[in-house]
Amino acid sequence: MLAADSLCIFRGDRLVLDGVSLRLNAGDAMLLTGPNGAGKSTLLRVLAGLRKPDSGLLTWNGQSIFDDRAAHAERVAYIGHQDALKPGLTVTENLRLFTRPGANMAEALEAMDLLPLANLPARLLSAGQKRRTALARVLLAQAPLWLLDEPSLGLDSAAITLLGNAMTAHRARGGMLIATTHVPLPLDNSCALALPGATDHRPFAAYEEGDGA
Ligand SMILES: Nc1ncnc2c1ncn2[C@@H]1O[C@H](COP(=O)(O)OP(=O)(O)OP(=O)(O)O)[C@@H](O)[C@H]1O
Repeated sequence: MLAADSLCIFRGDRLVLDGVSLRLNAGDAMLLTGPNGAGKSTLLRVLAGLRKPDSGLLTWNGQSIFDDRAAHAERVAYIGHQDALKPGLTVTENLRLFTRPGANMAEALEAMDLLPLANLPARLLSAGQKRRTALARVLLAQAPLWLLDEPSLGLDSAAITLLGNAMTAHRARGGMLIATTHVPLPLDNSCALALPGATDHRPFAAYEEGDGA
């Protein structure tokens, strides 16, 4: 089980997340919502173990994920806003870089309707095709925890249906997922965590000193 308790996270000197807690068990899905800048991507990166919270606890089956980051990386499939594909490699070659034992390449390609594009270099893909490739990478990771930052970004309605099917199948196998989104996603029986967004509305000039990192 993934559990976050009272997570606080600063970006620069701003408190972006203030006491966020959540629980996720096998088969659970959570939608993370909130206005632009509310901290959804920041929270996902923390849950992925890519960034430490400034305070609070983050555990997997009761043990801090930061005790063994490598073990946590093995259990997470994360996609950010960028699809992070290597432009000179084909779709299949890109996917092979992330394939873990037990994964089925043909099934992943089919699940995201990528079979006709399998041998195309990634640089020739459209935005939605790149997103489908990034989602196929998630399937191939064989990870119990999916962390998806706006997974439907750039997808047409047929691809959103494929995404919904993939998420349903993952949960049916006991997987869990958290997805940030600004639009409805095809996800039954999910819970929602709405981040309120900043209360700090300093004028832009106030950020110019010491707030760049
Ligand atoms: N490198 C950084 N240094 C300082 N502040 C940052 C940095 N990166 C992001 N922030 C701030 O952190 C806050 C949260 O950003 P984040 O990307 O997590 O929001 P979000 O909810 O995912 O937004 P969106 O809906 O636009 O994707 C924002 O106010 C942003 O300005």
